[in-house]
Amino acid sequence: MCARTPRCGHGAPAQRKMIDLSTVLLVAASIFLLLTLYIVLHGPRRAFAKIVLHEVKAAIKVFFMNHTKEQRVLQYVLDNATRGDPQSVVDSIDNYCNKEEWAMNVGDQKGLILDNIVNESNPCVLLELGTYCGYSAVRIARLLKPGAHLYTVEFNPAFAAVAKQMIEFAGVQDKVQILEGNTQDIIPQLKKKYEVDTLDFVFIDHWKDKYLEDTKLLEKCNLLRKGTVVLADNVIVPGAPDFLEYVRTCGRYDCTNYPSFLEYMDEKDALEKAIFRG
Ligand SMILES: C[S@@+](CC[C@H](N)C(=O)[O-])C[C@H]1O[C@@H](n2cnc3c(N)ncnc32)[C@H](O)[C@@H]1O
Ligand SMILES: [Mg+2]
Repeated sequence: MCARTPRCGHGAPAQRKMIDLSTVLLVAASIFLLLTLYIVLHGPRRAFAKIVLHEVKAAIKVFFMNHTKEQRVLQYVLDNATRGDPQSVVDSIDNYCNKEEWAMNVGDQKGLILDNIVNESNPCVLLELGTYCGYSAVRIARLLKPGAHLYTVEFNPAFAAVAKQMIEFAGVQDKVQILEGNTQDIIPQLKKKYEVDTLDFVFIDHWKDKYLEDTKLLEKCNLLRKGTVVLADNVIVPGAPDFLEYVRTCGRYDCTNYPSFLEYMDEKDALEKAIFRG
């Protein structure tokens, strides 16, 4: 009698069968996807396929572990970095993403180029489009002179929450302000709501199809001045060809390309620096 009663843990056999079936289907679909991606990995869209592969792996982990990749990155930092030491936060994120899970931070190699350009331009008022976990925000903030301020825009509330904790743990919360929302809504508010006059430095690193639109919006809102440094990440992978063509040909910018590698991968990528002529 006991063998069939729910109290003994053998109840709802139909439901159990359904769960088993959905798990089997999920695992089968994941294996199919992984195999397809493995084949694509040898084709010309290699870098893109690799990123998708990492995201599929991360999604499977969420299913089984109940934590997102971004939460796992944050936890690694909390366990391994030193509170109040932004360099240790940057190093820990790079360690995790090099060894455990790929993530779309600008990363250690392009990060060095970003550092040099921030140092050269000695900015006071900075804007970042695309915060994600706060890696580049912490990276930039650790270089800023006293009184300088970085606004960073993120429309995904879960990412913004992780970034907030990351920035506070790094101890740079006085220098960095996360503006939660869509860049299309936030950029036009910068002058009135956040009392920005003009920007000295803009790091563009959100969705690539928005680079051009948002650059034009920054121009339209008179947020760029003669000498403003606009630095765009991932101009090769995933790529932002319309943005590149615009800044290189419209006559309003002096451009320099900085070849490097895609974050945590052996794939070519680059940063583009476009200095506004005024
Ligand atoms: C590549 S990640 C940013 C990485 C970050 N800059 C770093 O290097 O650590 C791009 C981020 O931009 C955000 N994003 C994309 N389009 C956006 C938009 N229109 N407005 C606000 N955030 C956006 C995404 O949610 C994502 O977190
Ligand atoms: Mg990027």
